[in-house]
Formats: sequence, C-alpha cells, structure tokens
Amino acid sequence: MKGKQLAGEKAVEYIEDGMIVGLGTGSTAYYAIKKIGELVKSGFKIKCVSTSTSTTELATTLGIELVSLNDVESIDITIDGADEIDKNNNAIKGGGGALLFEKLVATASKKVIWVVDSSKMVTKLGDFLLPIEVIPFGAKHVYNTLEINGYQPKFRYTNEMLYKTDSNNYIIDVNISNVSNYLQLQEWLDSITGIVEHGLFLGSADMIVVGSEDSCDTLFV
Ligand SMILES: O=C(CO)[C@H](O)[C@H](O)COP(=O)(O)O
Repeated sequence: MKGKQLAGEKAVEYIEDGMIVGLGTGSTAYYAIKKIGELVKSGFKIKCVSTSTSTTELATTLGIELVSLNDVESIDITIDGADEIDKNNNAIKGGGGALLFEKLVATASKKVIWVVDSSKMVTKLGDFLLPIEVIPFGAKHVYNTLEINGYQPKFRYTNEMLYKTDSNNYIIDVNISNVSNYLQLQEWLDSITGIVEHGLFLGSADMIVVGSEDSCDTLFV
C-alpha cells in the first residue's frame, strides 16, 4: 500500500496552479486525488475532469472543482493508475472498470502520468486479464468471437450480478498471455462491432511513477 501512496502523491508535484487535471480511478489514483484536495485547500485553482463515479464522489468530498470533458479544450495533466505496465510502456488498464472514460481523458491530455506500485511493472503483459467493455445488446456474440479466437473470455460479475460500467455496459475479461503483437490485437479488438473500448493502452503515458516501500522512481518515456 505504501508504494501506491508514494507514487500517487509524487505525481501531484507535476501539477501547477491553474491547470486542468484528469483524475484517474482506483486505489493508487486515490492518493493522488487526496493530495490534489490538499492543493485545492491551500489555494490552488485547479479544474478537474473525473474518470468515474467513484472518483467524482471522492473529489467532491474533497472540495475539488469538477468540469465535464466536453467543457474543456484539453487537459494539461492526467494522473491515473494501471494494472500492468511492460518495459515498452504498454499497459493493461480497466481493473476498476473505468477504462472507457480513462482512455477518453488520456486521449485529451497533454501529459499522462501513470502511478503504480512496483508489482505492476512486468516484462510481459498478460498475468492480468484484459478488460473489454461491450454494449449489452448482443454481448454474448462478442463473447463467442473472443472464445473462438482463444481468449478465454469471462463476463465480469459483482455480487453475482453482471458488472455494469458507468456507461451501463458489460465487461468481458480476456486472457492475452499468449499475445506478443499488441498492436495487432488492438486493431482486431477495435474492429469488432459491439466492443466499446478495451483496456490496452499502448505507449500512451509520458511519465510513469513507480512506488515501492520507501521510495519511488520516475520514468520519463
Ligand atoms: O484502470 C483502472 C481502473 O479502471 C485502474 O487505474 C487500475 O485498475 C489500477 O487500479 P489500482 O491503482 O487500484 O491498482
């Protein structure tokens, strides 16, 4: 837990007064958001774009001003977590189910910082299942396509109910441990009707802050 806190808080040092900031989702982004709350209390004028209802709730309790992604030209800096990052700056995200808004916010950002503890840094992606967000209509057909192609899909459940994202879609988690060409996989997933988005984020961070028990490393990529 310490590594997540160190990484989350370190990334906040890159925020300047007056910036528009993208707020990620998850237990590492949590520490960054708490720290941003402190900046706001100290007088920083920051506007933030949230990536999930849970982040919106947290930011609101901390008195952070939130704006819609539609109301900003771009975002100066986004701080977000990740589930796995390989040595080429490719990541799996979406363990918390917020991958669609996270990708939209990252795409609109001038600078993206991923904050992780050292357990998230891997030589190869795939121990963590890749989340794929699908619209409910015909979701079983998308599932079948993924199954036929060997990705061992699993619909995500929570409390024995199908998990619903903030956009009321389902998540299918797939096994990509046998994949080596992520670009090809991305292209294929992007081509399947019914898939809204997937959690492959290929080379999309500018900086990665990796926290361990007592220190953190900042990688500029
Ligand atoms: O992509 C995400 C949510 O959709 C999170 O950033 C990812 O799951 C990492 O979460 P945590 O910091 O709790 O380990």
